Formats: sequence, structure tokens, C-alpha cells
Amino acid sequence: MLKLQNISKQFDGKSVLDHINLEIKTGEIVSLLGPSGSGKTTLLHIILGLTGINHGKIIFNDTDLSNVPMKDRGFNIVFQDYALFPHLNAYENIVYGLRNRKGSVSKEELQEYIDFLELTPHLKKRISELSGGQKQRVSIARTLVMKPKILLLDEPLSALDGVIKESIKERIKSIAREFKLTTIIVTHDPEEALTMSDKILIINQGNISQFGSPQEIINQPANDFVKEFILKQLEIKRENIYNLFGEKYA
Ligand SMILES: Nc1ncnc2c1ncn2[C@@H]1O[C@H](COP(=O)(O)OP(=O)(O)OP(=O)(O)O)[C@@H](O)[C@H]1O
Repeated sequence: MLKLQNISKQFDGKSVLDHINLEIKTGEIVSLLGPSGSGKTTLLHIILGLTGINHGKIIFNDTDLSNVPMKDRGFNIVFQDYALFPHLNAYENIVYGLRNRKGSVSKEELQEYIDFLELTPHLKKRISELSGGQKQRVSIARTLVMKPKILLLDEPLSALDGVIKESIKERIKSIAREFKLTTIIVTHDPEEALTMSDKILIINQGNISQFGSPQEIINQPANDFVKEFILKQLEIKRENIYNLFGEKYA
């Protein structure tokens, strides 16, 4: 269980997150959803330990991590632009983080992650030879081999489209299920959040507008902002949402 208690963050005296309280159960997929500048990435980086907080506590499985540095938290992130090393091939990128942690992943486990992400045919390729979806899979594999206690993803689908986007989305869902891995995803796209999460945290201007399951958010939007932000999308993407939630929004 990850608990955020009264988290506040200011940049240059300006409030970016205001008393955020949140509980995420182990194995849940949670999307942080909100418009540009609402504080999603800041919250993700605070959980990771990349960004400090001005107020509040971060508690993971009853341990207070608020002052624990990023490298000791055991959470790992897939960055939006993949952040792969162009001079290394796909395999070298995947194992890069393990270089100082010999023995932390067995050969069998490493192969399991590579198989799971269907990367075997691409291991010797340079990064420039990979498609967007393949780069994303390498980036996810590189993070998974570190055996994170929580997997954080910043806009993992934003650079992808069509079939590739759907396949990465399904892959992320199956990773969370297969490895029982708590997964927190930043997105600005309500459809992505509705179709890939157990719970959605809707942030607006540094405040929580609503935290709940996709069904709760659709059926009982907490306020006008949620209605506007989510229901607008339902109008646009009626068919996709219909497939998920049935006739209410058909
Ligand atoms: N290092 C920083 N220094 C100063 N201000 C920052 C810093 N990082 C973020 N901010 C500000 O904090 C606010 C929230 O930024 P954040 O990146 O968390 O938003 P976001 O919801 O992830 O937006 P986007 O969807 O555009 O990435 C913005 O007003 C941003 O300008």
C-alpha cells in the first residue's frame, strides 16, 4: 500500500500541489489524469523521489519514505521520451541499470521479461533501428529488470498511435496483473485513463477533483470540472466507451 498524506509542493513560492491525500493498493493500476500544468508529473516525480516535498508524508508498506532518497526507494520510472542510450543496442539498454547490481536478476528472470515484451528478435538492434513501440517496450523492459516495487510511467502512450498504442496499453495492463505490480501512469487523455486503470486520480490545478474507479467517475462525476473533462471525451469517443461501460453512454 502506498499512502500519500497531505502532500504539498511549491515551486518558487507558487503552489503546484495542495494537500494531496491518496491510498494506492498493491497491484492496482492508477492513472493520474488532468490538463496540462495540473501537477501530474510533479506528483509522479514526488513518488519516485526525484522531486522533494514542502509538506506531507509518503508511506509505503508502513515505512515513511518522505526523506528516503530516490535510489533507496525501489521505485522505477519509464520516462515519456524513453530516455534510451543511442550508442547502446537494445539488450545493452535493458541491462544497463543492472551493471552495479550483479545477481539481482537471474538469467531466467531476465529472459522472462524479454520474452514477455517480445524483444528477442530486436536485442542486437541499435535504438535508431527500432520503431516507437519497440523503443517503448525496451524502455519498459529496462525498468522491469530493476524489479521495481512500484512502476511509474509518464505519458507512455503519447508518442504512439493506432494498433501500436493499443498493444502497449494492453501490455502495461498485463504487466501489472502478471507481476502484481503497483503501476502509476500519468496521462492527459481521459480515454486512456478510463480504459487502462483500476482507479483514476483526476487533478485540477494541484487539487484532487476525484479519485475512483472508471465506472464511479463516469456514473458519479464529483463536480463540474470532472463532468466537463470526462464527459466531453465520452461524447467524442462514444463507441470506445460504450464497449467498456455498456449502454448507459451509448
Ligand atoms: N522544476 C520546476 N520549477 C518550477 N516550476 C515547475 C517545475 N516543474 C513543474 N513546474 C510547474 O508546476 C506546474 C505543474 O507542472 P507538471 O509538469 O507537474 O504538470 P503536468 O500536469 O504534468 O503537465 P503536462 O501535462 O503539461 O506535462 C506547472 O505550472 C509547471 O510550470
